Amino acid sequence: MAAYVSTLNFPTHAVSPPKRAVNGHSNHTNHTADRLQIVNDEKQFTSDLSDQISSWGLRDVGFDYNLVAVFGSQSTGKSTLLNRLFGTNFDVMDESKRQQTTKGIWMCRGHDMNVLVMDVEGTDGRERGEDQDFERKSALFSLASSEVLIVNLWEHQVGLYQGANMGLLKTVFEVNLGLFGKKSQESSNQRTLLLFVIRDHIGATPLANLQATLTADLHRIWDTLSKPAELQDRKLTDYFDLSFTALPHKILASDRFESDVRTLRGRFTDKSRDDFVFKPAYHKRIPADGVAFYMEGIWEQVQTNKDLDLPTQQELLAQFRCDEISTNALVEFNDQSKSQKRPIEAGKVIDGLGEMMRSWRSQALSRYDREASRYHQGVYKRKRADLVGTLDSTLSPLFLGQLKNLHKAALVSFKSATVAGLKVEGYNFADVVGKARASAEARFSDGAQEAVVTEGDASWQWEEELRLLREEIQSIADQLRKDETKKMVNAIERNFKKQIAEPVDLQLSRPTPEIWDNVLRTYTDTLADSEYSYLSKARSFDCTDEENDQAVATLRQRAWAALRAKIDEQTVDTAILTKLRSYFEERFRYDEQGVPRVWKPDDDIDGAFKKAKDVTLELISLYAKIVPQDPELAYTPPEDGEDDTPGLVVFSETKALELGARFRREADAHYIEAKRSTVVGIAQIPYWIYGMLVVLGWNEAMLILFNPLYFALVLILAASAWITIQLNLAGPLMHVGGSIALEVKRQAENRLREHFAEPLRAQAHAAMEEDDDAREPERRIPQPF
Ligand SMILES: Nc1nc2c(ncn2[C@@H]2O[C@H](COP(=O)(O)OP(=O)(O)OP(=O)(O)O)[C@@H](O)[C@H]2O)c(=O)[nH]1
Repeated sequence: MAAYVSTLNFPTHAVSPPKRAVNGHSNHTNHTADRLQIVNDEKQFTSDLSDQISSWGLRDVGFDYNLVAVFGSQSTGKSTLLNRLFGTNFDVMDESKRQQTTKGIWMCRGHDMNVLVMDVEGTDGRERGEDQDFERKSALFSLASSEVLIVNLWEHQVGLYQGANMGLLKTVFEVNLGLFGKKSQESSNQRTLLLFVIRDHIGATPLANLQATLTADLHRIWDTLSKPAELQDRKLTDYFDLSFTALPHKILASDRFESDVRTLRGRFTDKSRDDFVFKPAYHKRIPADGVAFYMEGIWEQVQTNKDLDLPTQQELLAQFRCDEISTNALVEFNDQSKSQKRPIEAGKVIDGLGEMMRSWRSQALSRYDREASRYHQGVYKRKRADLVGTLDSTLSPLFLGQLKNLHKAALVSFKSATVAGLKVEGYNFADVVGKARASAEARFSDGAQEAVVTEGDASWQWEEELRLLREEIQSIADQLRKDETKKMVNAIERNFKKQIAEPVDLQLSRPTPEIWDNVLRTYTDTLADSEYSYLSKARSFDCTDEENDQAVATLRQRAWAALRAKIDEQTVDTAILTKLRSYFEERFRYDEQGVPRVWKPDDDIDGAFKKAKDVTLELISLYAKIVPQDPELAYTPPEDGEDDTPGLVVFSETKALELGARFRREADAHYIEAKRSTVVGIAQIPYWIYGMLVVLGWNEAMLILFNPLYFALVLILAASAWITIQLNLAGPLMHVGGSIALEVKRQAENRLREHFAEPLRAQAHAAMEEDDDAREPERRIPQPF
C-alpha cells in the first residue's frame, strides 16, 4: 500500500517510506504541499506551476536558480537518487512490489537550495505497451528545459543499445538538433550537461571503461543522426558536456552508497568545486518568474510535435512577460500623471512639474527594468522602447499644457508689469517695456526648461512656443507704443493750441500788411518746437522712422487744423466786421494822436471818410487769404487723403463782397453821424458874443488889474493854484471841496425843506383843526341810548 510522504526525510539513511502510486487525475494535476505534478498522465501541463514557484519563494530570484531533470528507465532508483541529492520527497517505489511509481513529470524545490528538480516518468514504456509517445516527449521536454540532465542507468545497461535507452536518446537528439542548431546559428553558447550516473556499480569494470563505452555509444548515435544540411559538421560536444559518475549498490553497499551520494550532492551544492555541475553556460537565462510560462510553452511545442524552437519560445515568453511587467509598471505611473492633468487643463502652471515627470518616468522604467531586463534582451529592449514611448506620450500633453499655461502667465505678467510701469511718473517707455519683456521671457524659458523630461529630444522642444510668445509680446508692445504715441501727439497738440492762441488772436486783431507773416512765423516756430518735443520723447519709445514720420505728419495736420480753427474763429462775420469797424473808426473818428475828432464845418470829412473806408476795405482782401509778404514764409498746408484740410483761403470772393457791402453800410452810418455832429457844433454860441463880452467886461478887468489889493489877491490865488498843482494836491483838494460842497448842498436842502415844510405843516395843522371843529358838534351830540 502506498503511503503519502508529507515531510521531508532528508538527509537520511533510513529506507525510503512506502511508495504511493500517484495517478494523475484526468483533468487536474496532482499537488501536494511541496511537490507538484507538472505534467499529468493525460499529458496536460499544470496551471499551478507559477503559484507553486511563488510559494517555494523562487518567484523573485531572477536567474539565481537551477533546473535539473532525470532521465532513465523505470525503477532504476531515480526518485531515490533525487531525494538523496536534493532533499526532495518524490515518491519512491515500494521495494516489494517493483511497480512503476512515477507517472508524468513531477517537480520539487531542492531543500535549502534554489534548484527546481524534475522527476520524470521512467522510460521503456513497459506498462504503456508500445506507446513511446509520452517517454519521447517527456525526454525532449527534460532535455530542452533543464540545465543538467541526470541520465540514470544500471551498470549492466551500459553497452546495451536498448537497455540504456540509446534509441530514445537518438530520437531526442535528432529532434533537438534543430533547436540546438538554430541556437548555434545565433551563436548562443548555451549547452546542456548530460550527467551519467551508473547505479549498482560493482567495481569490476572501472568507471573509466564504462565512461569510454558510453561516450563511444553517444558519438556513434550522434554520427548516425539525420542532421540538417547546415549542421552536418556539428559535433556532440558542440552542444553537450558529458560527465560520468558511479554509485555502489544501495542495499549491498549501503554505507558506501550513502557516502558517495553525499559526495555527488556536493557537486550540486558547492560552487567552489571544479566539477560543480550548475555552470552558468548551462543556464537557460529564463528569470524564475517566467519559468512556468516558459516550460508550459515548451511542453505545448512538444505536444503539438512542432519543432522545439527555444529562441522563439524565449522570445514569446519575453514578449508576454515584458508586456505584463510593462503594464504593471504603468499602473502607478498613470495614477501619478493623472494627478496633474486637471490642474494643467485648468490653466495652472505647476511648479516643479519637470522634476515630478522625470521622477515618475524613471520610477516606471526602473520598475520595468528590474524584472524585464532578465528576459530576452532584444525583446526587453524593444518593449522598453515601447514603454518609453507610452510614458512620453502620456507626459507630453502635460508638458505642452504647461508650456501653454506658462505662455499665458508670461503674457499676463508682461501686461501687468507694463501697465504698472507706465503709471510711474516720468517713466521711460522703452525701459518699462524692455524690463517687462525680459522678465516675462525669462519666466517662460525657466519654466519650460524645467518641464523638459528628456533633453535634446524633439518632443520636448519649447523654442517655437517661445518664438510665438515673443511675437505676441511684440504686438502688445507695439499696440502700447501706438497708444502712447497717440497720447503724446494729443498732448503736444493741446500744448500747441495753447501756445498759438494768444499771439494769433493778437496778430489778427491788429491788421497790418505783415499780418500773415507774423501769424505764419508764430505757427512755424511753435510747430518746430512741437516736432522737436515729439521726436525727443519718441526716442524713448523705440519708434521706427516710419512711425515717427507718420506721427509728425499727423502732428502737422492737426497743428494746421488748429491754426485754421483759430483763424476761422477770428474771421467769422461778426468778428471780422468788428475788426473792420474798429480799424475804420481808428482812422476816421480819431486823429493821428488817437484823439477823437470833432468835426468842424471846414474839415474834409468826405476825404477822410473815403481814405479810411478804402484802407479798411483793403483789409478784406488781406484777411481773405493767408499770403505772407515775405515769400520765404509762404506755407503749403499739409495734405490729408481723407478729410479736406483747410487751405490758405480764409473766405471766398463772394464772402469778401458781402462783408464789403455790410461794412460800407456801417461806414456810411458813421459818415452821416460825422456830418450831423458838424451841424450841431455850428448851432452853438456865436463868436461875436465873445467879442461883446470883452468889450463889456473891459472896465472890470482893468479895475482888477490896476487895483493893488485885487491884483495882490489875484496873485495869491494864482500862486496857491500853482503850488496846489505842483504838489499834486488838486485832486484831494477838489475831492475835499466836492465833499464840502455836497455837505453844504445837503444841509441847505434840509434847511430849505424844513423851511418850506413849516408853513405847510402849519397849514395842515390848521386844516386838521378846522376839520376837527367841523366834526365836534357830531361828537357833542349825545349818543342815543
Ligand atoms: N539495487 C538498487 N536498488 C535501488 C537503488 N536505489 C533505489 N533502489 C530501489 O529501487 C526501487 C525503485 O526505486 P525508485 O527510486 O522508486 O525508482 P524510480 O526509478 O524512481 O522508479 P519509477 O519512478 O517508478 O520509474 C526502490 O525499491 C528502491 O529502494 C540502487 O541504487 N540499487
